[in-house]
Amino acid sequence: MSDRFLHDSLPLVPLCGHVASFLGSFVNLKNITLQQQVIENGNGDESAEISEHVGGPNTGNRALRHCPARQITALPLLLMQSSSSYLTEETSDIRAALRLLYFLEIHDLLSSDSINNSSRIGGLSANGIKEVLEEGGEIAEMMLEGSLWMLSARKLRIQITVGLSDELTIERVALWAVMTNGVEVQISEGQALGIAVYGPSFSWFNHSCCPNASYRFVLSPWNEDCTSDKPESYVVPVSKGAAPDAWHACQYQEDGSIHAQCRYGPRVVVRCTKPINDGEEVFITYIDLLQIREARLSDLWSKYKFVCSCNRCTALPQPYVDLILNCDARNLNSPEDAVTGPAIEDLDNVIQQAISEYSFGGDPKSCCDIIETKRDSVQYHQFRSTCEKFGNHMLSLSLQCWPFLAQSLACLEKIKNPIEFSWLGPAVFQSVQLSDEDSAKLSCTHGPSVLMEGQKDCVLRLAVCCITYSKYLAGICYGPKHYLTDRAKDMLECINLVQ
Ligand SMILES: C[S@@+](CC[C@H](N)C(=O)[O-])C[C@H]1O[C@@H](n2cnc3c(N)ncnc32)[C@H](O)[C@@H]1O
Repeated sequence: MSDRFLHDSLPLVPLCGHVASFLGSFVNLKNITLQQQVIENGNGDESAEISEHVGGPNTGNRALRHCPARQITALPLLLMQSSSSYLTEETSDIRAALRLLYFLEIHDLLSSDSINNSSRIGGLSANGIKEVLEEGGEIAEMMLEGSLWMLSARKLRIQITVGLSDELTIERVALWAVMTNGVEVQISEGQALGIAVYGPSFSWFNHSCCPNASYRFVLSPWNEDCTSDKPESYVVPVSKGAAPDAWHACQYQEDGSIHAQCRYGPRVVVRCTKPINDGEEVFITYIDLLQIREARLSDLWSKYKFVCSCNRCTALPQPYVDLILNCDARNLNSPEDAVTGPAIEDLDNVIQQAISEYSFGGDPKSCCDIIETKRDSVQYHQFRSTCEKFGNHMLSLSLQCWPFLAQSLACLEKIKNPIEFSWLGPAVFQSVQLSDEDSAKLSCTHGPSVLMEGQKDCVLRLAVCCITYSKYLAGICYGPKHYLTDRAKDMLECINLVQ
C-alpha cells in the first residue's frame, strides 16, 4: 500500500549550489492551465507504479557546452563591483533563475503571449509574486536586487530583455518561480547539494499539511528502483492540454526510450504514503509538518505567499495531532496547576487506546480518520484537557531544571524561560548557536559529577516527557507499528531499567 512509486523526474533546471551543476532543457509549455496532479485510470486501489517523467538535465561536459556560461560566470564579477548583500548571501536562486530564462529563451518561450500572465512562466507557477513585492521586506528586497543583477548579467549576452511592467520584469518572475518551485536537493540526510527546479511535472504537485505522497532524491541509474511492469495508474495534471504532450515529447524519443540528455543527474522520486484513489489529488509537503497550524501557515506565507487551504489547516475543531503539537506549553499560562506523573499516564492511556482501537491492520490513515471524526465528542474534550495538563507538566519540569542547565552553559543565561520562544524572533537558530567554548563545556568539563541529584532527576523526567511525546506523535502519524514508535518505546524501557 504505502511507499509505492508514483513519479520520477530529473532536474529541469540545474542544481545550483555547492557541488554540481546540471542543465536542462525546457519544452514548449504555452497556454498552460494546469494546477494539480491527480491519480488517473486507477482501479480504486492504492496507487501502483503510476508515472515516469524526465526533466532533462545534462551534466558534466554537456553542461559546459549548453551553459549560458557568459552570463553565469559574469555574475560574481558583477556582484564584486557592488556592496550588494548578495556578496554574503547564497546566489543559487539567481543563478538558477538565469538558467531558467536561458532555457525559456532557447525554446522560444519568452514570447509575449507566454508571459502576458505573470502568474506562470514556462509552465511553472509564479503565484504570490505580487503579494511578495507589495508586502516589501527582506525577500522583496532580495528579489529586486537579484533581478537587477540578473538583468545586468543577461545584457552581456542579449541586447533586448522582455519586460512585463516596471514592477514585474521577466527576471523577477523567473526568480520568484525558482524560489517557489525550486527544491533543495539532498542525497543523504543533511547534505544539501544545492537547489534545482525539476520542471513542471514535479512542480505541479500542490502542498498539503496532511500529504498522501512524499519525495526523495536518488542517484541510482534511471529505472533501477522502479517497477518495469506497465503501470495501472498515472499521475496527470488536473487540466489537460498541450503541455503534457509537449513535455512528454521532450523527455522521450520516438521509440519510447528516454532521451539521452535526460538520463543524468539526481532524480526526484515521488511515492505515495497513503492509499490514493482514482481522481484524487496527489499532495506532497513543502514544509515541516510537526508544527502547530499558525507556524505552518506562517512558514508557507513567508516562503511562498499562499494561505494553505488543505484539510488539516481548515479543519474545525482542530485535529488531534495539532492539539498534541500545541502541547509544547507555549500557550499555557503558569506552572501553578502543573501536575506530575499521572498526567503523563493519562495522556498515554487516552492516546494508546485511540491508536489501538482505531488502527485497523496497522493502517495509519484509517486510524487518523476515525480519531479525527470524533472531534466533537466528550473524549475530545477530555483529550484536550489531558494535553493541557501534560503541557503544564513539561513547563513545570523545564522551569525547574533550566537555571541548572544554564549554569553549565553561559549562552543559555539570556533565556529566562525555556518555553517562551517569542524572544527568538526570525533568526531563531542563529541566535542559539554555540560558541566553541560553550560546546566544550557542554561535552565534557561539567560532567555528571557536577549534577545535583534533584536536578538530574528533573532533567531525566523532562527527557521522559519528550520521548513520550514523540511516541504519541509517531503513533498518530505513522501508526503503532512504525519503527519510530518502536524506537521511542525502546528508549522509554531503557530509561525505566536504569531508574
Ligand atoms: C509549486 S506550485 C504548485 C503547483 C501550482 N498549483 C501550479 O498550478 O503550478 C506552488 C503554488 O501552488 C499553490 N498551492 C500549492 N499548494 C497549495 C495549498 N495547499 N493551498 C493553496 N495554494 C497552494 C500556491 O499558489 C503555490 O505558490
